[in-house]
Amino acid sequence: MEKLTRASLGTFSPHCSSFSVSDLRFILKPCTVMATKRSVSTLKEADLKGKRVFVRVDLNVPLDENFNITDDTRVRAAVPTIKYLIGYGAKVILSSHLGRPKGVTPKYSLKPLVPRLSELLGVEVKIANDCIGEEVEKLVAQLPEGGVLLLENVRFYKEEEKNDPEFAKKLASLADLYVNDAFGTAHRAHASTEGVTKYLKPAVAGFLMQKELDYLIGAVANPKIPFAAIVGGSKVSTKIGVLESLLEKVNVLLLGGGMIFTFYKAQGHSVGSSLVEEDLLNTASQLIEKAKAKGVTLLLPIDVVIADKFAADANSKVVPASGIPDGWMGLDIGPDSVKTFSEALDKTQTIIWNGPMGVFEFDKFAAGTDAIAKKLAELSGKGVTTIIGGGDSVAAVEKAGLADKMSHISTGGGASLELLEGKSLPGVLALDDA
Ligand SMILES: Nc1ncnc2c1ncn2[C@@H]1O[C@H](COP(=O)(O)OP(=O)(O)O)[C@@H](O)[C@H]1O
Ligand SMILES: O=C(OP(=O)(O)O)[C@H](O)COP(=O)(O)O
Repeated sequence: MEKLTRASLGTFSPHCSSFSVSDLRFILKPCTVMATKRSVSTLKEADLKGKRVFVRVDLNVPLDENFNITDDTRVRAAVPTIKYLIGYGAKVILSSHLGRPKGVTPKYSLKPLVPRLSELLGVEVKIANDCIGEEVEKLVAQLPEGGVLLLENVRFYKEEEKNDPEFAKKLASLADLYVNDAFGTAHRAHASTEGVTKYLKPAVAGFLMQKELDYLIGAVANPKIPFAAIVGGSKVSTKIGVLESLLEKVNVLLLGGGMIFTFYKAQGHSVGSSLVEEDLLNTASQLIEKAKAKGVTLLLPIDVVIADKFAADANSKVVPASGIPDGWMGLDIGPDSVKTFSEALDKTQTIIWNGPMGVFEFDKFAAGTDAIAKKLAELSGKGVTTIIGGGDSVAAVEKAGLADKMSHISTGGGASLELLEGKSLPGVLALDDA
């Protein structure tokens, strides 16, 4: 088989070099960012031939009632590292969770993943009925060079989420080398993401993990400026950390989604029955003040699409943001806001987006989110770095068919949010320094 090189995988940021795990600790302290760029500790070809490699991937994908994968993004994202390992003759042991099972639960089995993984990898992937124990050890012993074995859902053991050392040791005993490519689960200190690294060395990042860190830390810490963030989603409460953190870095902050009504109310506007977090009115005012003090241009939508009920078939109309009548709720940003936001984005070089602009799940209230997705796709084509920070914004971009137009789409919702908040990820900190 043709050997794959790191360069041929084509996964790296155009304007920032890769970061080592040791860099990460510094990068999270903003003032030392610039001085810490080095190349990341990578998989070395000489280390791989005939070696048993334990690869933690995030194959936590949505399945329908017939166990068909409805979004295979995470499976495709795991492929470059696995192909690389296959190409260098490693024996690949894949480990993942699926869902949040309590004990062994057949509907959370990883078996439905095997056909798609095999197809994407071009090899027949074997599946084990367990993730530790004698049977698994036998299957590992039978693995040929370039063979791939998928272990059963690691969360079938409660010891996984407890980060139990004995369980971690059992996982570690299966292999000679540990690779973490499960960015989506890197914010969890679990046995297969953190504990295992205490017993299995070397412990290095896979290509997906590196790419996520390059964009979500590298591009955000050292962006081409002007740098804009678009933050939406349902509530202020889940985004306070990210808003606080981004206000330290961006030139422009655009707000959308359900959270804007807490900001409007804090400014004395009537918001009808829109989503408002009464206990966060002061926080919203403080964020506006902080933006002013930092010289950050904070833009709230100037018009909104309102509905007479929270439903796909609600009656709707567009009103100025300051004029939401009683009994109506804001469910999307309006066309004038899209225009203002687009004009602001036209002047930027780096954009990070987290959270939809409205209730995009209802077609009637998806226009604002779709328009922003289209704008980012257009700007990507003009060389602007566009990063979609996980969660529902990714779902919205995919629904709009624009995923391949963006510079980077994160495979981790919670993990990307924690990184953007400036938190460190246990699954990354556990890896070897470069
Ligand atoms: N105006 C709004 N009112 C109520 N919910 C909203 C509004 N705008 C967006 N949402 C909802 O916010 C949810 C996503 O919020 P959140 O989980 O914070 O975003 P993300 O997953 O991207 O981080 C979506 O389900 C969307 O329907
Ligand atoms: O889907 C995931 O996270 P996400 O929904 O925050 O992107 C990861 O697989 C982590 O799963 P968990 O939140 O059950 O630990």
